[in-house]
Amino acid sequence: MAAKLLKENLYWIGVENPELKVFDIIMETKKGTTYNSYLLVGEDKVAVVDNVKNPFYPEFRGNIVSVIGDRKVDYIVTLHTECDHSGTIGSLLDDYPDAQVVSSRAAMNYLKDILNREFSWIDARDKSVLPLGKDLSLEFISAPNLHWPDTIFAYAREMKTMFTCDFLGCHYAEEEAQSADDAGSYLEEMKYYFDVIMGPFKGFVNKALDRLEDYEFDMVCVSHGPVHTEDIGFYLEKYREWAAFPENYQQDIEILYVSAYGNTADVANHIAERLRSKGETVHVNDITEIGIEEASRRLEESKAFLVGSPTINRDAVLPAWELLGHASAITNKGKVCGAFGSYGWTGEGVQLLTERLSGLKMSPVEGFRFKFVASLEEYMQADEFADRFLARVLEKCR
Ligand SMILES: Cc1cc2nc3c(=O)[nH]c(=O)nc-3n(C[C@H](O)[C@H](O)[C@H](O)COP(=O)(O)O)c2cc1C
Repeated sequence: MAAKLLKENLYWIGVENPELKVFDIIMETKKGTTYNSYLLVGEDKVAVVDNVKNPFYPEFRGNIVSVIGDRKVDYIVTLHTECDHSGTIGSLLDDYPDAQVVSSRAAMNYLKDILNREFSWIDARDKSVLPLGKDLSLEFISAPNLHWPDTIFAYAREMKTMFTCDFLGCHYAEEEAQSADDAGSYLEEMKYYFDVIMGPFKGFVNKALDRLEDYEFDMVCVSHGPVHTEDIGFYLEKYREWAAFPENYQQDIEILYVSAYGNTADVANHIAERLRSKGETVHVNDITEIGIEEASRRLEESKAFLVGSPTINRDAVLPAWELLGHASAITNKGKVCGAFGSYGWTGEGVQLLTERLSGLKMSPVEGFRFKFVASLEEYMQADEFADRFLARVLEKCR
């Protein structure tokens, strides 16, 4: 798609990828995607804000040349270094060797390992301003962890335009994707994008929304999907809503288990009763009954959790693994947890789950396994396990 004028001296110069079905291995992209990039043409300097994915360089370069002809690119503004927005920086530097990269310090360090070459760099510190000529400048806003550690926003004050990279973006390459105006037309994609990409960083999302309140803008240039030109307040409000923490956030204990013959289930309920008798609010659920999405949400929002699985064929069973596969190592870092389950002869499941919890940098207590149907003695051991787990929870929450 050809370059498109968004405002005087501001052009969309990205590329579309409507055929894309899966993004970053983890995301379904039913509506394809766009890799947005923007060209700011100042009287003195020309800045490219965000890059595109590597294979699209010829089209991207064509868009740049179609706007500035023989003029040079002076600044390559990198709002975060994820490769779909940094993949063409090397080629851009080949074609514009005097261009300077403008980014956060973290991004500069990542770029060293992405580009594996020398480049000239300008530190886009929080609130620093990069002049581009008369009536045109970029101010930088620190917005870390949205969703990479190096993320920043840029603000073109004179044109009341905010550049937010992936924040407020979505995978959507329908016609006229770079300026769909009506509120809600791509809301479903935005919500999905938020859940997968921004969801683990809700605290940072709220901080960024607070920061944006200090700026006046009538256009938001995102790095995927439509540029927001109308109903910006509506989308910001949606982000507030999606990033809100539920009322009982990290207050309850969740026990999530699977059980073929009810043995692990019985002990799950027994442990729950033990914890409740000590004043805790505990929810017990069979992962296969509530589904992986609901189980993952419960784990995510828990103060602490236990995962139960029998050993089947020398391993824990798939739903338990799937649950831990969905668990965010970022938001659940240090969370108190543990594994338990029934077994018949080899009993590897509990240990394997505990190792996985450790690997995710959570804080698992020593696991508890019992043979087939729990005996009276094993129920007493289950009590000890529950007490050990609770002691760790209380210690953490002190
Ligand atoms: C198909 C199958 C494979 C099993 N494989 C193992 C195994 O490799 N090692 C083991 O210790 N127990 C194994 N067991 C025994 C179960 O762990 C045991 O029956 C347990 O009590 C089931 O717990 P549940 O009622 O919570 O499903 C197996 C059971 C089944 C049905």
